[in-house]
Amino acid sequence: MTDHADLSALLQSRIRDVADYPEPGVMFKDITPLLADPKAFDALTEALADVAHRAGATKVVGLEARGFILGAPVAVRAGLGFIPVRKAGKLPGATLSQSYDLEYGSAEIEVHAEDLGAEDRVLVVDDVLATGGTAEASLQLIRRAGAEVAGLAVLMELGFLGGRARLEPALAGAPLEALLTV
Ligand SMILES: O=P(O)(O)OC[C@H]1O[C@H](OP(=O)(O)OP(=O)(O)O)[C@H](O)[C@@H]1O
Ligand SMILES: Nc1ncnc2[nH]cnc12
Repeated sequence: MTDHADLSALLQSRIRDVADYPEPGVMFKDITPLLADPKAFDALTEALADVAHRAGATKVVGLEARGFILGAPVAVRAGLGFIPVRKAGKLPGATLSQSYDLEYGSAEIEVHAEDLGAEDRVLVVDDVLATGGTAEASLQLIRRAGAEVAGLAVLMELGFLGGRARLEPALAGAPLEALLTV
């Protein structure tokens, strides 16, 4: 078990800042060095699986694409099912869709309607919370599918973009846990 300060320092040290990517003015938080470090990746998934347990989640939703990389091992580690929320047009079955804006551009996400129901308490996992548009759309999808939101867990929150405040109504009291805030 890694203590909180050690975990924060380890994770922070493995995130690379890339200026002006994917467009001028954006400081991109690149998690690929963290993924390449087995100790850091293991500590991250352990911390997020703890969040899933504390939230009483029954399923983990991961948000394409980086939320898949984190959410899938978290689900396995927590002993929970994993549900992919994908960009529009990628899921073959009957879907629910939701459009949203993000820090750069706009997008639409979908979930298989049959994957979530009234018996589910869902933890959403992603790498970065920026404006909150992606997470907000995912919480709307979960509610529209009839499931309960257990919480949202992210590796990193970009506090200056105000995502936490934007998400308050959609979270409706469910916890938002960010392992790092910048
Ligand atoms: O809080 P927001 O402003 O919505 O931004 C956060 C989202 O943006 C990034 O995903 P992106 O859509 O770039 O897709 P990717 O994971 O496929 O790179 C990131 O992984 C989050 O999902
Ligand atoms: N600045 C950023 N870095 C990494 N992922 C992001 N998603 C939205 N904004 C981002």
